[in-house]
Amino acid sequence: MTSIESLTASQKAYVLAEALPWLQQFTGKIVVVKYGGNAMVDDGLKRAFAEDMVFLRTIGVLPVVVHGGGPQISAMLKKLGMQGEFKGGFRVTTPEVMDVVRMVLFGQVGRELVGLINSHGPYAVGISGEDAHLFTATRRTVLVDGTPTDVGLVGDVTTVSPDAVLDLIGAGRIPVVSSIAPDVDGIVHNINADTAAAALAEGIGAEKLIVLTDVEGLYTNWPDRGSLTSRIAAGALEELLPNLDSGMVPKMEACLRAVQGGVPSAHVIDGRVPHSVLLEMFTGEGIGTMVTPT
Ligand SMILES: Nc1ncnc2c1ncn2[C@@H]1O[C@H](COP(=O)(O)OP(=O)(O)O)[C@@H](O)[C@H]1O
Ligand SMILES: CC(=O)N[C@@H](CCC(=O)OP(=O)(O)O)C(=O)O
Repeated sequence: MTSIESLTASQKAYVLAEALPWLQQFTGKIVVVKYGGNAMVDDGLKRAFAEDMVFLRTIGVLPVVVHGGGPQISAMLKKLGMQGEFKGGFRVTTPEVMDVVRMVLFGQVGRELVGLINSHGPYAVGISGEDAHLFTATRRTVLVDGTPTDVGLVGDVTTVSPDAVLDLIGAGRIPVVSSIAPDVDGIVHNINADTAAAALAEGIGAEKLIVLTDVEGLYTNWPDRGSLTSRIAAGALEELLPNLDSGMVPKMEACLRAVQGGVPSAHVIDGRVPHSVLLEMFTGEGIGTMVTPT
């Protein structure tokens, strides 16, 4: 890996100067970042991600983090001797599994990220979709071989009341959101974190949605390595969605929902690259795949 020491002074100056138009564009704007994949397991990448969130906040961009935690939930279920099963990319969520999902997402994964960010100052506050009516969910089915299938307490976010998140942003904090949400009767549902991030980006009027994952971006003809795409419009993505493999479906659905809901751009980027969020936001070419409304 190239180290900062190996760059010449003029290369460093170029990198800093290149950021100017993007700094102007994003200062004062909300950016929703879905944290997941390798960036969530590797210690160096975790620290780099936390630094990036503090970097954004320090320069006046307003980051809101929505975190995943699927592998951590699966590990805890295994430890407890409980069965973990996915259908169509979504976890089959019994009431007993829901208890574990809530405990791991809010009590473990969210706490860890809050701690990492707060090693830089009193920025991060954890919040779940249950707090102050942030999210209201509706139970959903998922498509399994084309058939709508019940997967238990799995929801879609149907209402977003972003006031609590806006209060935290206004107080100079970085909200860290766990993807669980009550339905209208108060029954808590498990929400895919990509879906929750898109709903929040749309509901809060974000300037950007950035989704971190473990792959370079969207391959239009997976696994053909030549089919990595740097930019795709909503219409073309809508046509491609039925042909995508299950891992990418919630991510690309999330990007589509965000741009169709008024977010100017949504990005799937490689969380294995240190400081990938900064590369996406402050370099001319960006990284990963950008989804645009048209
Ligand atoms: N068309 C595609 N483009 C990119 N990756 C794809 C595609 N189809 C399937 N994948 C797979 O989906 C994975 C990302 O989904 P997943 O592992 O669920 O992500 P995460 O853990 O970040 O939520 C990639 O690592 C890749 O192996
Ligand atoms: C309904 C559903 O599947 N929910 C997810 C929530 C966590 C998540 O989305 O985490 P990743 O982003 O790490 O996959 C789950 O239970 O695993």
